[in-house]
Amino acid sequence: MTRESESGLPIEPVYGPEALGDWDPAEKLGEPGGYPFTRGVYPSMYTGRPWTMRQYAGFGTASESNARYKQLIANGTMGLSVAFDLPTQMGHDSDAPIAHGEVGKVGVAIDSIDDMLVLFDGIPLDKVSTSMTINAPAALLLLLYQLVGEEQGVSADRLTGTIQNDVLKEYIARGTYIFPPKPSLRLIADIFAYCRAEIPKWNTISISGYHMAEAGASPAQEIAFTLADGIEYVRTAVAAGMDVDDFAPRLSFFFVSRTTILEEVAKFRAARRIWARVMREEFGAKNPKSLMLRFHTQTAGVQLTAQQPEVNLVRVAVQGLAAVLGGTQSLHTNSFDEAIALPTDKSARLALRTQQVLAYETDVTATVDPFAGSYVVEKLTDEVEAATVELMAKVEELGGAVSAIEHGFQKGEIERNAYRIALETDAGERVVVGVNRFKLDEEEPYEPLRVDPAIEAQQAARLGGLRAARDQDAVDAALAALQKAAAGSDNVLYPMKDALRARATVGEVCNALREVWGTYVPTDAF
Ligand SMILES: C[C@H](C(=O)O)C(=O)SCCNC(=O)CCNC(=O)[C@H](O)C(C)(C)COP(=O)(O)OP(=O)(O)OC[C@H]1O[C@@H](n2cnc3c(N)ncnc32)[C@H](O)[C@@H]1OP(=O)(O)O
Repeated sequence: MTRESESGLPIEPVYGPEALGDWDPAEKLGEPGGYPFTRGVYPSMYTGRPWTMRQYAGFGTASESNARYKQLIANGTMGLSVAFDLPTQMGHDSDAPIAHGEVGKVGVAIDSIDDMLVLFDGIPLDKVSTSMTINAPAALLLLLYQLVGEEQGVSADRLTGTIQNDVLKEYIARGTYIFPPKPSLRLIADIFAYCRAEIPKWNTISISGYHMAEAGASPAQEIAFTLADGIEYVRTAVAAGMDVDDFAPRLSFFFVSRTTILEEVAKFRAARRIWARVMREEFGAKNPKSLMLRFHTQTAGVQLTAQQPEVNLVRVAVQGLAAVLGGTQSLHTNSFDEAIALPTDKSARLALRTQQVLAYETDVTATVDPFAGSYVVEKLTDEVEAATVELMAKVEELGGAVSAIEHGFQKGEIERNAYRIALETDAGERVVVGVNRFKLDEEEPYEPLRVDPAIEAQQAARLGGLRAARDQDAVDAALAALQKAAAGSDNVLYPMKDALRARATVGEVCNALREVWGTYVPTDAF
């Protein structure tokens, strides 16, 4: 009767005290808010402050997205989370030939400071924290945000938010990389140093396992490869001359939450424990904040179904519950129609309401780490930890995260697991309600939200106007200064900010860097 968990660990029908053997709560748990942070990063957790309800959103033009953000804020969202379209994520302007057909589709199109000003129009940046899912061009969007703050009279030291800025997982699972690993890591170290000096409350990176999970990673793979990426970033910054306690408190993480509640709770607890140990033992971090794994969670998009889409409301509630029981700092609950298209206003509101029910109608927020001491969850926490540590050791044997990526290791492991899941689903061994069991003879029609294709022409016209009106000599000089810094060792963010202020576009800044750093071509083993 033993079942296998998503990481391939046994789940027994019954657990008792013997399952934990000589398990020592002082060593394994500590106090909430104390080493090894198994029970959460803050002493009072949600009894002191609920997690941040942060719904990922953005589509079409800056003004459409601005309207959606205002709606989310009116509905009670506590932080913003910006989705950019693919051309922005790849550092191309909306009028670049390669952008054709993608403008405004999976997120908002941002070409320049002009768009960014519209995106945050009427949203006071000193009152809201903003996450931006942007990776290779993360520095640009951060600087544009800072420039908007300057326009609003909000000084940089009051800005709060996060850039995803995690390029290593782009090579592994997500795909929006531009530059090769070496200059990418250097750019990330420049961002750490810049934020330390200029925007001290900014979370400089969101080291992400979510996309690996979407690509098929098991929970143990998800946290092992994510923490290994984290280690690579810490090593890079230390090698660039930074003290670990100068940047580690502003590292943050991003994980998935699946419907398998018990293992997910164990996963979050194990991840906190491993990170605290690595930071203390390998990097000698002294500041307790450097040891704290703070993370955002998104409910598992990959588990949503296009069939009987309303069933996704139930899945999302279960997944959100797992994230909360696991001690997340920030949460996005997916909308039920996301397997079909972008969420409508109504489905986006329902997704947020799901979090509000969890926070204000259940009792799971009344006490910290409610699963502590549960035989099964403590046992699974130990086992997920052991499986993760073993996988991290394999990454180390290959020379660390970058070298393992170049060997195709993480991608290969994830793809093998994805294949296993697909086979199990096809064979009906893995039940997916509405897909391989409990199907309807005929699905009810559903009218999804569609992005207007005219947006591309509108953005191109805006860009034409911008290029005609700006001081081109100032732009050229600023881009030349940026290229000089990129070719040398000065922090590139200072000249980059000058270029963006002079209204250089996202595509122009990225092209200037492409000329110096080149672009990454994957060595695909599969
Ligand atoms: C799939 C899709 C895709 O495109 O592929 C994506 O990638 S979407 C990806 C979307 N990604 C995201 O949205 C990432 C979101 N990430 C974040 O917001 C951050 O990185 C985060 C995980 C650290 C969460 O930051 P946050 O500001 O929301 O929450 P924090 O935990 O930092 O809390 C805010 C402040 O309240 C304080 N605080 C919180 N709780 C407590 C408590 N119980 N007691 C005392 N203080 C507390 C914190 O110390 C902090 O203050 P102080 O700062 O002063 O200490």
